[in-house]
Amino acid sequence: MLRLDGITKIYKVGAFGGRTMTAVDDVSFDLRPGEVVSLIGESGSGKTTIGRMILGLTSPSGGSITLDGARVTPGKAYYRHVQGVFQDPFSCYNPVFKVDRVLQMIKNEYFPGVAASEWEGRITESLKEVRLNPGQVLGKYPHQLSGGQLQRLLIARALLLDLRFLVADEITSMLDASTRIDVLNLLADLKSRGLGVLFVTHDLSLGNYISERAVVLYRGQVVESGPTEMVFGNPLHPYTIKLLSSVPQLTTKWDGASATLRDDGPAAPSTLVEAEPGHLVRQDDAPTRLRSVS
Ligand SMILES: Nc1ncnc2c1ncn2[C@@H]1O[C@H](COP(=O)(O)OP(=O)(O)OP(=O)(O)O)[C@@H](O)[C@H]1O
Repeated sequence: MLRLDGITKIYKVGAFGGRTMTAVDDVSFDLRPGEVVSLIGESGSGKTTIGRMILGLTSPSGGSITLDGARVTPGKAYYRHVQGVFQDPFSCYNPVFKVDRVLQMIKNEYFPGVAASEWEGRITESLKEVRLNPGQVLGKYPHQLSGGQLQRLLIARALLLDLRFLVADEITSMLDASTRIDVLNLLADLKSRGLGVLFVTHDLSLGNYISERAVVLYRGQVVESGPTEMVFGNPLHPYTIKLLSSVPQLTTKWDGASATLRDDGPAAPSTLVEAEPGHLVRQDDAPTRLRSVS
Protein backbone atom coordinates (compact mmCIF):
# COMPACT_ATOMS: atom_id res chain seq x y z
CA MET A 1 0.00 0.00 0.00
CA LEU A 2 1.18 3.51 -0.84
CA ARG A 3 0.36 5.91 1.96
CA LEU A 4 0.55 9.68 2.37
CA ASP A 5 0.52 10.87 5.94
CA GLY A 6 0.15 14.57 6.74
CA ILE A 7 2.00 15.58 3.58
CA THR A 8 2.74 19.29 3.27
CA LYS A 9 4.52 21.30 0.59
CA ILE A 10 5.64 24.86 1.19
CA TYR A 11 7.13 26.70 -1.78
CA LYS A 12 9.39 29.71 -1.52
CA VAL A 13 7.97 32.45 -3.71
CA GLY A 14 8.62 36.11 -4.46
CA ALA A 15 11.55 37.80 -6.17
CA PHE A 16 14.19 36.44 -3.77
CA GLY A 17 12.20 33.56 -2.33
CA GLY A 18 11.45 35.72 0.69
CA ARG A 19 7.81 34.62 0.97
CA THR A 20 6.27 31.18 1.23
CA MET A 21 3.06 29.61 0.01
CA THR A 22 1.55 26.37 1.23
CA ALA A 23 0.57 24.41 -1.88
CA VAL A 24 -0.29 21.18 -0.04
CA ASP A 25 -1.47 21.23 3.54
CA ASP A 26 -1.53 18.14 5.76
CA VAL A 27 -2.86 15.70 3.14
CA SER A 28 -3.37 12.05 4.05
CA PHE A 29 -4.81 9.20 2.00
CA ASP A 30 -3.75 5.80 0.77
CA LEU A 31 -3.68 3.96 -2.52
CA ARG A 32 -4.21 0.23 -2.49
CA PRO A 33 -3.40 -2.35 -5.14
CA GLY A 34 -6.18 -2.86 -7.68
CA GLU A 35 -8.01 0.40 -7.09
CA VAL A 36 -8.23 3.81 -8.73
CA VAL A 37 -8.30 6.83 -6.45
CA SER A 38 -9.14 10.09 -8.16
CA LEU A 39 -7.55 13.27 -6.86
CA ILE A 40 -9.94 16.02 -7.86
CA GLY A 41 -9.67 19.79 -7.59
CA GLU A 42 -9.61 22.98 -9.57
CA SER A 43 -6.45 24.42 -11.09
CA GLY A 44 -3.87 25.32 -8.45
CA SER A 45 -5.38 23.12 -5.72
CA GLY A 46 -2.14 21.14 -5.37
CA LYS A 47 -2.90 17.94 -7.32
CA THR A 48 0.26 17.90 -9.44
CA THR A 49 2.41 18.81 -6.45
CA ILE A 50 1.07 15.75 -4.61
CA GLY A 51 1.80 13.55 -7.65
CA ARG A 52 5.30 14.97 -7.93
CA MET A 53 5.97 14.30 -4.23
CA ILE A 54 4.84 10.68 -4.62
CA LEU A 55 7.20 10.35 -7.58
CA GLY A 56 10.09 11.91 -5.68
CA LEU A 57 10.31 14.82 -8.15
CA THR A 58 9.96 17.29 -5.32
CA SER A 59 10.37 16.60 -1.63
CA PRO A 60 7.65 17.18 0.96
CA SER A 61 8.17 19.95 3.50
CA GLY A 62 6.48 17.77 6.10
CA GLY A 63 4.72 14.46 6.59
CA SER A 64 5.67 11.09 5.18
CA ILE A 65 5.11 8.85 2.18
CA THR A 66 5.41 5.12 2.77
CA LEU A 67 5.29 2.05 0.54
CA ASP A 68 4.19 -1.06 2.43
CA GLY A 69 4.98 0.74 5.68
CA ALA A 70 8.55 1.72 4.74
CA ARG A 71 9.42 5.35 4.20
CA VAL A 72 9.91 6.01 0.50
CA THR A 73 13.39 6.76 -0.81
CA PRO A 74 13.22 7.70 -4.47
CA GLY A 75 15.64 5.54 -6.43
CA LYS A 76 15.78 2.54 -8.73
CA ALA A 77 14.16 0.15 -6.26
CA TYR A 78 11.22 2.50 -5.75
CA TYR A 79 10.76 3.39 -9.42
CA ARG A 80 10.47 -0.27 -10.32
CA HIS A 81 7.14 -0.18 -8.50
CA VAL A 82 5.92 3.41 -8.73
CA GLN A 83 5.80 5.39 -11.96
CA GLY A 84 4.05 8.45 -13.37
CA VAL A 85 2.39 9.36 -16.64
CA PHE A 86 1.68 13.01 -17.38
CA GLN A 87 -0.66 15.27 -19.29
CA ASP A 88 1.55 16.07 -22.27
CA PRO A 89 2.95 12.85 -23.71
CA PHE A 90 4.99 14.79 -26.30
CA SER A 91 7.10 16.45 -23.61
CA CYS A 92 7.93 13.09 -21.99
CA TYR A 93 10.02 11.83 -24.88
CA ASN A 94 13.38 12.85 -26.25
CA PRO A 95 12.43 13.77 -29.83
CA VAL A 96 15.64 12.31 -31.29
CA PHE A 97 15.19 8.86 -29.70
CA LYS A 98 13.20 6.22 -31.56
CA VAL A 99 10.72 4.17 -29.51
CA ASP A 100 13.05 1.15 -29.52
CA ARG A 101 15.79 3.17 -27.85
CA VAL A 102 13.37 4.54 -25.22
CA LEU A 103 12.41 0.98 -24.29
CA GLN A 104 15.99 -0.27 -24.48
CA MET A 105 16.96 2.33 -21.87
CA ILE A 106 14.67 0.59 -19.37
CA LYS A 107 16.56 -2.66 -19.93
CA ASN A 108 19.95 -0.97 -19.60
CA GLU A 109 18.89 0.76 -16.40
CA TYR A 110 16.88 -1.93 -14.63
CA PHE A 111 17.43 -5.29 -16.30
CA PRO A 112 20.97 -5.42 -17.74
CA GLY A 113 21.13 -9.18 -17.20
CA VAL A 114 18.06 -10.04 -19.27
CA ALA A 115 18.85 -11.65 -22.65
CA ALA A 116 18.00 -9.60 -25.74
CA SER A 117 15.50 -12.18 -27.03
CA GLU A 118 13.67 -12.28 -23.70
CA TRP A 119 13.58 -8.49 -23.59
CA GLU A 120 12.04 -8.38 -27.06
CA GLY A 121 9.33 -10.73 -25.82
CA ARG A 122 8.66 -8.50 -22.82
CA ILE A 123 8.38 -5.43 -25.06
CA THR A 124 5.91 -7.18 -27.36
CA GLU A 125 3.90 -8.28 -24.33
CA SER A 126 3.75 -4.82 -22.73
CA LEU A 127 2.83 -3.14 -26.04
CA LYS A 128 0.03 -5.64 -26.51
CA GLU A 129 -1.17 -4.96 -22.97
CA VAL A 130 -1.75 -1.31 -23.89
CA ARG A 131 -3.24 -2.36 -27.22
CA LEU A 132 -0.41 -1.06 -29.36
CA ASN A 133 0.72 -2.97 -32.41
CA PRO A 134 4.53 -3.38 -32.07
CA GLY A 135 4.89 -3.13 -35.86
CA GLN A 136 3.21 0.26 -35.82
CA VAL A 137 5.29 1.92 -33.11
CA LEU A 138 8.74 0.32 -32.98
CA GLY A 139 11.25 2.07 -35.19
CA LYS A 140 9.37 5.35 -35.06
CA TYR A 141 10.19 8.75 -33.58
CA PRO A 142 7.76 10.33 -31.08
CA HIS A 143 6.55 12.91 -33.63
CA GLN A 144 5.47 10.05 -35.90
CA LEU A 145 2.97 8.83 -33.27
CA SER A 146 -0.35 10.27 -32.12
CA GLY A 147 -0.95 11.65 -28.61
CA GLY A 148 -3.00 8.57 -27.72
CA GLN A 149 -0.26 6.23 -28.95
CA LEU A 150 2.40 8.14 -26.99
CA GLN A 151 0.28 8.01 -23.85
CA ARG A 152 -0.15 4.25 -24.24
CA LEU A 153 3.54 3.89 -24.89
CA LEU A 154 4.32 5.67 -21.61
CA ILE A 155 2.10 3.17 -19.82
CA ALA A 156 3.75 0.27 -21.71
CA ARG A 157 7.16 1.60 -20.68
CA ALA A 158 6.00 1.66 -17.07
CA LEU A 159 4.63 -1.87 -17.39
CA LEU A 160 8.08 -3.18 -18.33
CA LEU A 161 8.97 -2.57 -14.71
CA ASP A 162 7.37 -4.47 -11.83
CA LEU A 163 4.79 -1.75 -11.66
CA ARG A 164 2.44 -1.64 -8.67
CA PHE A 165 1.32 1.98 -8.53
CA LEU A 166 0.83 4.53 -11.29
CA VAL A 167 0.36 8.28 -10.86
CA ALA A 168 -1.71 9.34 -13.89
CA ASP A 169 -1.71 13.15 -13.96
CA GLU A 170 -4.38 14.58 -16.29
CA ILE A 171 -3.40 11.92 -18.81
CA THR A 172 -6.53 12.21 -20.89
CA SER A 173 -6.91 15.98 -21.08
CA MET A 174 -5.02 16.27 -24.38
CA LEU A 175 -6.80 13.36 -26.03
CA ASP A 176 -9.92 13.37 -28.17
CA ALA A 177 -13.09 11.80 -26.78
CA SER A 178 -12.74 8.32 -28.28
CA THR A 179 -9.02 7.99 -27.47
CA ARG A 180 -9.81 9.22 -23.96
CA ILE A 181 -12.28 6.41 -23.40
CA ASP A 182 -9.73 3.91 -24.77
CA VAL A 183 -7.08 5.09 -22.30
CA LEU A 184 -9.60 5.07 -19.42
CA ASN A 185 -10.66 1.53 -20.28
CA LEU A 186 -7.00 0.56 -20.42
CA LEU A 187 -6.52 1.90 -16.88
CA ALA A 188 -9.61 -0.02 -15.73
CA ASP A 189 -8.12 -3.14 -17.27
CA LEU A 190 -4.76 -2.64 -15.54
CA LYS A 191 -6.57 -1.99 -12.28
CA SER A 192 -8.36 -5.31 -12.56
CA ARG A 193 -4.90 -6.91 -12.77
CA GLY A 194 -3.86 -5.38 -9.48
CA LEU A 195 -2.37 -2.00 -10.41
CA GLY A 196 -3.15 0.89 -8.04
CA VAL A 197 -3.77 4.14 -9.91
CA LEU A 198 -3.84 7.70 -8.59
CA PHE A 199 -5.94 9.45 -11.22
CA VAL A 200 -5.25 13.17 -11.00
CA THR A 201 -7.97 15.21 -12.67
CA HIS A 202 -9.98 18.40 -12.61
CA ASP A 203 -12.71 16.60 -14.53
CA LEU A 204 -15.37 15.35 -12.15
CA SER A 205 -17.10 13.10 -14.64
CA LEU A 206 -13.86 11.24 -15.40
CA GLY A 207 -13.19 10.83 -11.68
CA ASN A 208 -16.68 9.48 -11.19
CA TYR A 209 -16.35 7.15 -14.18
CA ILE A 210 -13.11 5.49 -13.24
CA SER A 211 -12.44 5.58 -9.52
CA GLU A 212 -13.43 3.56 -6.46
CA ARG A 213 -12.48 6.37 -4.13
CA ALA A 214 -12.29 10.12 -4.59
CA VAL A 215 -10.24 12.74 -2.76
CA VAL A 216 -11.39 16.34 -3.27
CA LEU A 217 -8.75 19.02 -2.81
CA TYR A 218 -9.35 22.70 -2.23
CA ARG A 219 -6.39 25.05 -1.86
CA GLY A 220 -4.05 22.28 -0.86
CA GLN A 221 -6.35 20.69 1.70
CA VAL A 222 -8.52 17.59 1.46
CA VAL A 223 -12.08 18.82 1.97
CA GLU A 224 -13.84 15.53 1.30
CA SER A 225 -12.85 11.96 0.57
CA GLY A 226 -14.37 8.52 0.48
CA PRO A 227 -15.95 5.93 -1.79
CA THR A 228 -16.76 7.62 -5.11
CA GLU A 229 -20.47 6.86 -4.86
CA MET A 230 -20.62 8.64 -1.47
CA VAL A 231 -18.60 11.70 -2.52
CA PHE A 232 -20.54 12.10 -5.78
CA GLY A 233 -23.89 10.76 -4.62
CA ASN A 234 -23.97 12.48 -1.25
CA PRO A 235 -21.49 15.38 -1.35
CA LEU A 236 -21.34 17.08 2.05
CA HIS A 237 -18.69 19.77 1.86
CA PRO A 238 -19.86 23.06 0.30
CA TYR A 239 -16.90 23.04 -2.07
CA THR A 240 -17.72 19.57 -3.41
CA ILE A 241 -21.37 20.56 -3.78
CA LYS A 242 -20.35 23.72 -5.61
CA LEU A 243 -17.90 21.83 -7.81
CA LEU A 244 -20.55 19.28 -8.76
CA SER A 245 -23.09 21.96 -9.50
CA SER A 246 -20.51 23.79 -11.63
CA VAL A 247 -20.27 20.95 -14.15
CA PRO A 248 -21.72 22.35 -17.37
CA GLN A 249 -24.95 20.59 -18.36
CA LEU A 250 -26.08 20.40 -21.97
CA THR A 251 -29.61 21.22 -20.89
CA THR A 252 -28.75 24.09 -18.55
CA LYS A 253 -27.56 27.55 -19.54
CA TRP A 254 -24.14 28.42 -18.10
CA ASP A 255 -24.46 30.67 -15.07
CA GLY A 256 -20.99 32.11 -14.50
CA ALA A 257 -21.94 33.89 -11.28
CA SER A 258 -23.23 30.90 -9.37
CA ALA A 259 -20.27 28.79 -10.52
CA THR A 260 -17.65 31.21 -9.20
CA LEU A 261 -15.61 29.90 -6.31
CA ARG A 262 -14.51 32.74 -4.11
CA ASP A 263 -11.09 32.86 -2.54
CA ASP A 264 -11.12 35.00 0.57
CA GLY A 265 -7.72 34.46 2.13
CA PRO A 266 -6.07 31.66 4.04
CA ALA A 267 -8.05 28.64 5.12
CA ALA A 268 -9.13 28.55 8.75
CA PRO A 269 -7.99 25.75 11.08
CA SER A 270 -10.23 22.78 10.51
CA THR A 271 -10.48 19.04 10.84
CA LEU A 272 -11.73 16.09 8.83
CA VAL A 273 -14.61 14.24 10.43
CA GLU A 274 -16.13 10.91 9.42
CA ALA A 275 -19.70 11.62 8.27
CA GLU A 276 -20.42 7.99 7.41
CA PRO A 277 -18.09 4.97 7.31
CA GLY A 278 -15.15 5.88 5.08
CA HIS A 279 -16.63 9.26 4.08
CA LEU A 280 -14.52 12.12 5.47
CA VAL A 281 -15.59 15.76 5.32
CA ARG A 282 -13.73 18.85 6.44
CA GLN A 283 -15.51 20.96 9.00
CA ASP A 284 -14.48 24.56 8.67
CA ASP A 285 -15.80 27.97 7.72
CA ALA A 286 -16.20 26.87 4.12
CA PRO A 287 -19.75 28.15 3.66
CA THR A 288 -18.54 31.72 4.07
CA ARG A 289 -15.38 31.26 2.02
CA LEU A 290 -17.32 29.67 -0.81
CA ARG A 291 -20.24 32.01 -0.69
CA SER A 292 -22.17 32.58 -3.87
CA VAL A 293 -21.59 35.86 -5.64
CA SER A 294 -24.95 35.87 -7.38
N1 LIG B 1 7.83 25.13 -8.18
C1 LIG B 1 6.88 25.93 -7.67
N2 LIG B 1 7.22 27.05 -7.02
C2 LIG B 1 6.29 27.85 -6.46
N3 LIG B 1 4.96 27.60 -6.50
C3 LIG B 1 4.57 26.49 -7.14
C4 LIG B 1 5.50 25.60 -7.77
N4 LIG B 1 4.80 24.57 -8.31
C5 LIG B 1 3.49 24.81 -8.07
N5 LIG B 1 3.36 25.96 -7.36
C6 LIG B 1 2.10 26.55 -6.87
O1 LIG B 1 1.48 25.58 -6.03
C7 LIG B 1 0.07 25.60 -6.20
C8 LIG B 1 -0.41 24.22 -6.57
O2 LIG B 1 0.08 23.91 -7.88
P1 LIG B 1 -0.23 22.52 -8.60
O3 LIG B 1 0.44 22.53 -9.93
O4 LIG B 1 0.11 21.42 -7.68
O5 LIG B 1 -1.82 22.60 -8.77
P2 LIG B 1 -2.79 21.71 -9.64
O6 LIG B 1 -3.98 21.45 -8.81
O7 LIG B 1 -2.06 20.54 -10.18
O8 LIG B 1 -3.16 22.71 -10.84
P3 LIG B 1 -3.40 22.40 -12.39
O9 LIG B 1 -4.65 21.58 -12.48
O10 LIG B 1 -3.55 23.77 -12.99
O11 LIG B 1 -2.19 21.67 -12.90
C9 LIG B 1 -0.22 26.66 -7.26
O12 LIG B 1 -0.57 27.86 -6.60
C10 LIG B 1 1.10 26.81 -7.98
O13 LIG B 1 1.25 28.11 -8.50
